[in-house]
Amino acid sequence: MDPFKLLSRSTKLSKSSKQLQPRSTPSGGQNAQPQLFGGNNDDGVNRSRKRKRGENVVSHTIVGVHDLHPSVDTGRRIANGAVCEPQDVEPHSTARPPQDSSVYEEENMIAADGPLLLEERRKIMKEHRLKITRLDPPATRLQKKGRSKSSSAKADKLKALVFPEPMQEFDHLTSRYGVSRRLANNVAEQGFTVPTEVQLGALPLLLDSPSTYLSESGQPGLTSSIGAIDLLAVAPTGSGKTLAFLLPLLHKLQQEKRDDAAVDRHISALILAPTRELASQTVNEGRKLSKNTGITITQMRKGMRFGLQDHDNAEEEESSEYNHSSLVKADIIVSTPGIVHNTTSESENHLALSKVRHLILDEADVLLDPLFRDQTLEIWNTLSNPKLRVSMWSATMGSNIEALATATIAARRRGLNELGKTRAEVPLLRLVVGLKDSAVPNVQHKLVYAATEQGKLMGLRQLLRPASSTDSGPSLRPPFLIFTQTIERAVALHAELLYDIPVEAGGISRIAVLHSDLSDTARDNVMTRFRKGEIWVLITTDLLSRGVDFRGINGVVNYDIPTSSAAYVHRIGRTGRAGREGGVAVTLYSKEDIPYLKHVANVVAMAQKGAHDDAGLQQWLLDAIPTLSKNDKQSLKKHGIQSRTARGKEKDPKAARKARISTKAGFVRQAENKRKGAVLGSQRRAQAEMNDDDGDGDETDFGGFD
Ligand SMILES: Nc1ncnc2c1ncn2[C@@H]1O[C@H](COP(=O)(O)OP(=O)(O)OP(=O)(O)O)[C@@H](O)[C@H]1O
Repeated sequence: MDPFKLLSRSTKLSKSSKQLQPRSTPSGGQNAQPQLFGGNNDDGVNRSRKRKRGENVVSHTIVGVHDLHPSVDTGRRIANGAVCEPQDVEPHSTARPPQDSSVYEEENMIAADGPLLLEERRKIMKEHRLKITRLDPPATRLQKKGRSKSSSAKADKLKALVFPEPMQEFDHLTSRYGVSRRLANNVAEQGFTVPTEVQLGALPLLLDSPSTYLSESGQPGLTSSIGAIDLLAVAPTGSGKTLAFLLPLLHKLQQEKRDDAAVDRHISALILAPTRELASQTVNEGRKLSKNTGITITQMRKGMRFGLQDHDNAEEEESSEYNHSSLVKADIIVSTPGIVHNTTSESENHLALSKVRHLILDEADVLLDPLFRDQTLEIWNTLSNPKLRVSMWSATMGSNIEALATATIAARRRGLNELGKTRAEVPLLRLVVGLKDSAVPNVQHKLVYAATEQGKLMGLRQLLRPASSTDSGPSLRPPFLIFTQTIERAVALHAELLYDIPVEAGGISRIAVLHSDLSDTARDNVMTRFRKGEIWVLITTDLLSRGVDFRGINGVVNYDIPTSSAAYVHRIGRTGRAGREGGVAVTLYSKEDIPYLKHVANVVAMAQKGAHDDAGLQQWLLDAIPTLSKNDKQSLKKHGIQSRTARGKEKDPKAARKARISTKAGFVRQAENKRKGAVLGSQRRAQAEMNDDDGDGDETDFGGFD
């Protein structure tokens, strides 16, 4: 049965209009080409020329961790044509330093073919639009070394560029990076054959490979580095960031366990995510990847607290007032900041968190945004392990967030130094895939003017069931997501659309609403049914705009415009995942939205330029849309469009009434109210007459027997 036919009430679409339907949709089941950029061969595998061992051996000697260790050599060593500074290396690096280069070869940590030349690395990274920069200010580093202050900023920028050897095949996991076969098999079992761009760049950085990073210039004192790093990664939505942080984490934890099997188990890693839906999805992915590796991963839920896993504390735990079922014990904990934050005031939890060595902030820009900032920073500061490594991931990252992250890392380092817990300088690198803060390139954008609230509803209905073959609107097949600004509006829209899907197609069971006012069980239930394909249209708020991966979503409808460009990028990024083609993003806007449309229009215009596609956004329209002041932008991000909020209702009831989601036009509602008032009035009059009659009749009516 073709659900689209049913949804369109079997409208006889002409052949030509059928041809207008996209031939492929994300849910169409085609094999995804997960790489968004770069020239691939037919088989989707990037094949850069590999050099054979021994080629150019003189200028491209591989330098291992031990070669660069400050305790071994306090001078500079030449590696791959670039010079490394001793402080670039963390003395406590968890990478297993082999005793000599022959051990590398014995353990097969380096593939038979040698490392790529700087030129080759640069070419691959350019092709895949990957840019890796060291964020520690290079100028300071240069000054430290007595170099000229006048060297141009551009040259400094160039020198801060880093070129790790891109991981072009997952086969390199075992052959070059010493990843266990089990872990590599778990990746293969997911059907992943080609690393995505973010994986291409981030995996070599995070796996602590024995191959050396290369700086652009090969000048002294510049980023030839190895070992521990902190990372800020910005890559498009659906580009596989979860695997890019989970895989190195699991590898590290396996290594730590292998190296120190006698040590008691403790919580080693904390992953923070803004919503419980995303946290739960990360746990799922983590479980698939960690199968048979001995690493455990779990989600922290309300009312839970951290379990101390050391024997020393076992007694303390026994006598504790807490129920053991509420203890959360695993190598990796995934949670929203609020839940962890609630526990950090207790000293036992402080102790449990003191051994955490890996902090991952998924959707870092939200976690460091005012909404979650205090909680996130407090948790970060609670993690007292001096060897803590941090990585932050998102598809969007404002410069203010980047500055905050850099400052927090610097402040922590200073704090540790003051406490005498110094650690070697750990470089902070930034990895950017594609154009920062832009929409995923494989989604088709449509901006549709609907004039009024009723117009938006009509537009949405047209998307649900195109009325005729001449419908010019964008074609959108279920399953799709509809975003509203508030919970109230999501509920109202759900009530409006509830009966729009014919019974033959499943009726009301095909449409659902998901928001944070629902119980945890109800939220889980909706998510499961949507993933299974039982729900076709899911109405939601920005709760689902971040991170959540529904692989086969054909489109996204912004029923209410998003309140920032980042929100737009993330909402529409729920479709077109892992390079899938055919995703559609429709934004309906009314007259009231026009003053707030610029941020959306800018993202769409940029995407339109790249795709040579017409999203219904002509230059004149772009020019005509007003630009918001900084304050207005902030207010919009914080409160949304006022008339759609409870606050707006109090301030301007008339505008709020206009913005109400309802099929009824204002004059119809007015006429109905008049009619209702008239009926009520006549009822009241009749009642009053009856009362009068009752009163009169007291004396005249039958008064009973004497
Ligand atoms: N190498 C790969 N090959 C094919 N598919 C992949 C690969 N890596 C990840 N995926 C798939 O891509 C999809 C998106 O991955 P993921 O959720 O990690 O994206 P993301 O970058 O975190 O997106 P968002 O920014 O929206 O959070 C998932 O379905 C995942 O299974």
